[in-house]
Amino acid sequence: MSQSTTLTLLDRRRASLPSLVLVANMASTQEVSRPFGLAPIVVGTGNDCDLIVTDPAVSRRHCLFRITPQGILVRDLQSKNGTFVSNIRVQEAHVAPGHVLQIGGVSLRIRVTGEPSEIPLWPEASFGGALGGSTVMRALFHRLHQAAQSPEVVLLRGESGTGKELLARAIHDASPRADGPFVIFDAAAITPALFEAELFGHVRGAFTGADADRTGMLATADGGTLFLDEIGELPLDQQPKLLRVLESKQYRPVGSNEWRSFDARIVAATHRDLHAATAAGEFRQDLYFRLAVFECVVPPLRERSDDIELLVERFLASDIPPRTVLDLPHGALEMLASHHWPGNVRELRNTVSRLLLFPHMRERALEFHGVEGEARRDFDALLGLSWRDARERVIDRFEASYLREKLHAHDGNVAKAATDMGISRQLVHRLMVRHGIR
Ligand SMILES: Nc1ncnc2c1ncn2[C@@H]1O[C@H](COP(=O)(O)OP(=O)(O)OP(=O)(O)O)[C@@H](O)[C@H]1O
Repeated sequence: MSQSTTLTLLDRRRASLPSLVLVANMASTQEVSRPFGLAPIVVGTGNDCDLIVTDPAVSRRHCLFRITPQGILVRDLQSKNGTFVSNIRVQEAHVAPGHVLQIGGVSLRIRVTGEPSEIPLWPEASFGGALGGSTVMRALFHRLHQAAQSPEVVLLRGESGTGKELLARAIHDASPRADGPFVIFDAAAITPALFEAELFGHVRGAFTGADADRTGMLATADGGTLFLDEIGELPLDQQPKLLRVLESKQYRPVGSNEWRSFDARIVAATHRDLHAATAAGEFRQDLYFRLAVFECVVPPLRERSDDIELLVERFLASDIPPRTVLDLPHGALEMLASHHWPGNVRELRNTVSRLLLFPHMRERALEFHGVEGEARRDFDALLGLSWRDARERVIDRFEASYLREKLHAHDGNVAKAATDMGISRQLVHRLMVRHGIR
């Protein structure tokens, strides 16, 4: 059996991935394991971990394993009691089958289970508007391109700012429906009362204020793609309605007796692990199975740091006038490469624009600061952008600054800040992740 433990590029279209499994032995002698793929394996006691262990000395998210071109990498995730390789505490190390790792009372081993498998890769470092030269992104692009050719639902899962909307558009553009409309329905932004009216439309007189027929988003997306963003936020009581429509391919506008067919391809996205949410009773399992025909995970930026330089170059080149890395302050690229990027590519893009505007504030470019003076000074730069990009940039900054002030005013108490802001705690948490506020 091959003992290879590296991710090897075979050619532009293929990589070879070793067949390995991570095995954890707990004090109770119970054994749990998880096969390696391209995505990292997070080990810890938290429900959101890929390999869940039970031990009082193990942190919620304790350490992470990943197959890289250099071998198997283990990284401690700032755990309380540390990660040990052959009794030496490590922050980051390469490990091999035969090594014994210790986290709390749990020992971890890597086992070779078979011959390496071949992974098909997208031959380019971009798919539609999304950039990514890393193996994990090119494997994702290949899958999405395949999915684009089929009429089935695609579910994109990834942290805020990882590019889910961009990828949904890329799927649409690569699909036979590219000439049709691409319509966005944001399940987190819609109130339960309006869910059906927005999605299915309504007829005149359906409810107070409905003084004319209104086309719903399903009909608007006819012949094209309907992107259901933040589908994990759809309230439980609305979920059966969506399921029924996806299964029957028919809907009824509010106030109408007439069933209508639709012809829109569905792409959905969420930052939540819906599989875990079904186990917790927060998401219907039948709807999850209907959505997860092609479930694709969009990796966070910190797991594909080899993409950072490519992204930075692109953001600089699309500035007005176009720039290059030479326009960045000295040492900026190294600083960007080593940052954790909780807000992912969105945070990287905003950081690059801050670095260009305030090159002397290199260290502070990774922090958010007061909106007023900055917005005024930024205005000329905004005028050089398209309406869409300028608006998104201003909204991003407003959200981050407003949220920071409110959290500060309530000593970091999320529940109190949420009440003050008039939004849900879940939305505050989502905004905090989006803007890298902890
Ligand atoms: N791979 C990428 N290549 C180029 N730009 C990217 C990429 N990923 C994200 N971006 C940029 O980052 C920003 C956020 O992307 P997008 O809105 O698609 O993320 P998202 O995952 O849908 O975020 P959210 O969950 O917060 O809505 C956009 O400006 C987008 O153009």
